[in-house]
Amino acid sequence: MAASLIGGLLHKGSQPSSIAVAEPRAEACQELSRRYGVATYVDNLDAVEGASTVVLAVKPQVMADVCRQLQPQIQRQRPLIVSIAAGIRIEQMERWLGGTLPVVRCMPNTPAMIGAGATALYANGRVSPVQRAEAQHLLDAAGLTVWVPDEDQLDTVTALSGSGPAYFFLLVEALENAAFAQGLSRETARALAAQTALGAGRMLTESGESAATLRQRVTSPGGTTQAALESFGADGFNAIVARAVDAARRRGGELSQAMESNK
Ligand SMILES: NC(=O)C1=CN([C@@H]2O[C@H](COP(=O)(O)OP(=O)(O)OC[C@H]3O[C@@H](n4cnc5c(N)ncnc54)[C@H](OP(=O)(O)O)[C@@H]3O)[C@@H](O)[C@H]2O)C=CC1
Ligand SMILES: O=C(O)[C@@H]1CCC=N1
Repeated sequence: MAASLIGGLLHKGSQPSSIAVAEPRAEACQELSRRYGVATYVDNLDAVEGASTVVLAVKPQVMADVCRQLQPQIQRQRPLIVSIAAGIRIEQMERWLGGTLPVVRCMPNTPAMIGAGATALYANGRVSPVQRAEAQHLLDAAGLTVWVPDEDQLDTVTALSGSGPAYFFLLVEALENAAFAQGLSRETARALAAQTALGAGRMLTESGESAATLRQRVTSPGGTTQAALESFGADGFNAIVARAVDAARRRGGELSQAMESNK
C-alpha cells in the first residue's frame, strides 16, 4: 500500500526529494530508491527525521512496536500522523507514541496502485485545517477520498472498500471458473469476466445511476439474467455478503483488541 501511495504522489507531481521511506530490508530499500527515486532508510528514526507528516503503513500487528520506537522523536517533532492500518485506533497510536498528537486515520485500497483507489479518512480534533488538506492531498493521489465523521465508521469502510477489491476478484474468479466448467477456454473466460467487471464498474461510477437501476436494465423479464438472479436469491446472496462484511468489520475490532493483549 505504501508503494501505491508513493507512486500516486509522484504521479500527481510531488518531488521524490520530499519523500523519505523506511523499510527494514536493505534490498527492498534499493528497489524503492531505484523505482521511485525517493530516499530510503532501514532505520525508521532516520526516515522520520524532520518530517512534517509521517505515514504509518505497517501491518497492525507491528504498529505498537513501531510507534514505541518512534515515540521520542515524534514527541519532539509533533508531525501529522497518518495511519492506514486496519483496526488500529487513534487512541492506541497516541498512547504508543507517548501522548496526544494530530492523527488522521484512513483506509485506502489496492486500486490506489492505478490511481483508482477509494479512501475514507477520519481526523481527530488536533488536526489543523492545513494538516487535513495535507492528508487529503496524500490520499487524493490514490483516487477517490471521502471523510467520515466518526472513527468507528472506519471499520465498516475497511469491510466495504478496504477489503472490497478482494470480493470483486473472488466473484470474477468464480465466474471464470463457472464458464470454464461449461466449456469456454480459460483465456476466453478470463478475458470476458475481467472486461465485464471493468464495464460494470465504469457504468457504476460514470452513469450516475444506482446499481439497482443498472441491474434492472440488464434483466429482461423471463430472460437469462432473471434466471441467474433468482438462483443467487434462492442461495441467500444478500445474506452471504452481509455476513462477510460483518466478519471483516468485526476483525477490525479484533486486530485492535489483539494489540492490547500483546502489550
Ligand atoms: N493490502 C491492502 O489491501 C490494504 C492494507 N491496508 C493496511 O496497510 C498496512 C500495510 O499493509 P500491506 O501494504 O498490505 O502490507 P505489506 O506487508 O505489503 O507492507 C508492510 C510494509 O511494512 C514494512 N515493515 C515491516 N516491519 C516494519 C518495521 N518494523 N518498520 C518499518 N517498516 C516495517 C514491510 O517491510 P518488509 O516487506 O520488508 O517486511 C512492508 O514494506 C496494514 O496495516 C493494512 O491494514 C489498508 C488498506 C488496504
Ligand atoms: O486484509 C486486510 O487486513 C487489509 C485491510 C484492508 C485490506 N487489506
